[in-house]
Amino acid sequence: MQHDFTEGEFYQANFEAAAYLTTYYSSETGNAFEGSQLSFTLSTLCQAFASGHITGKLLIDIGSGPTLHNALIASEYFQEIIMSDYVECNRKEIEKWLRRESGAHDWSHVSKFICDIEGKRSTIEEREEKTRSVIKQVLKCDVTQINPFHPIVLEPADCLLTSLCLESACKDQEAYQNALGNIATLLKPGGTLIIIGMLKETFYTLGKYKYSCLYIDQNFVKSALQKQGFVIQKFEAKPGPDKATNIMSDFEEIFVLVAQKTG
Ligand SMILES: C[S@@+](CC[C@H](N)C(=O)[O-])C[C@H]1O[C@@H](n2cnc3c(N)ncnc32)[C@H](O)[C@@H]1O
Repeated sequence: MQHDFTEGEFYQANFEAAAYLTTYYSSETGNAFEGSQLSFTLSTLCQAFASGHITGKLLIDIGSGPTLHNALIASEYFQEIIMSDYVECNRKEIEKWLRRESGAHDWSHVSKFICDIEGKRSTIEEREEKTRSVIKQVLKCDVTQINPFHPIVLEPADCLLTSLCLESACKDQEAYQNALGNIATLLKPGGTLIIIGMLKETFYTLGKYKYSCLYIDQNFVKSALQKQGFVIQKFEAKPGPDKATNIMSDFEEIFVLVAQKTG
């Protein structure tokens, strides 16, 4: 059953940044009811970056929520990162961590997981410090807008990364296709788009609310990207847990996709 669409205004009024982090990012494996989906995405992303092809000046993380796990990986490969989200409390939560304020989420277990995968090139402290120095801005974005950063016009990015955002922000397949087109305008020709997403999911839970997710399958995602002029270079998926035991969400698979913008 598709849940009623969770509008941006509902996110702005009700989303609890700290609770989201405690619920889904307290361990490097993610929420226990969802299987080890977080360690899958972290290790798949580490491998993708380690290939050496995804590097450059600017990476934009679209719909970061209050999270830093993807920036903790990407900071090794980009000179500048822009974090972004629709919701103010999410942006503030990121800024809290950047300023080392008390009560900021502890990402050290994720940093350790990443450093271990990379063969301990850097210590946890070095990696977190590097990430803090590479993140230059935390901006409001809305993927439903033609320029998601309106009225700011950003320089074209070498890489866009978006994790679990499009299926939350888009109410139907047409909106997903349009949002892909909107974010694609932020990317240089030849640049890399990385999407982490859920397949066949209709909701996830946070506190007393269920947030809607757009039900999409692999064929839809691939064809939406092709229509937008992307060439898919990597698509890795991992099955979710048995739905009967997952009280937090109902995804069937989680995927990490890497694509290149042509033209
Ligand atoms: C499931 S969370 C994902 C957060 C984070 N990227 C992660 O991987 O855990 C969905 C995020 O999408 C954001 N969002 C919802 N509507 C949006 C919109 N129209 N534009 C940009 N972000 C939006 C929410 O504020 C929320 O942070």
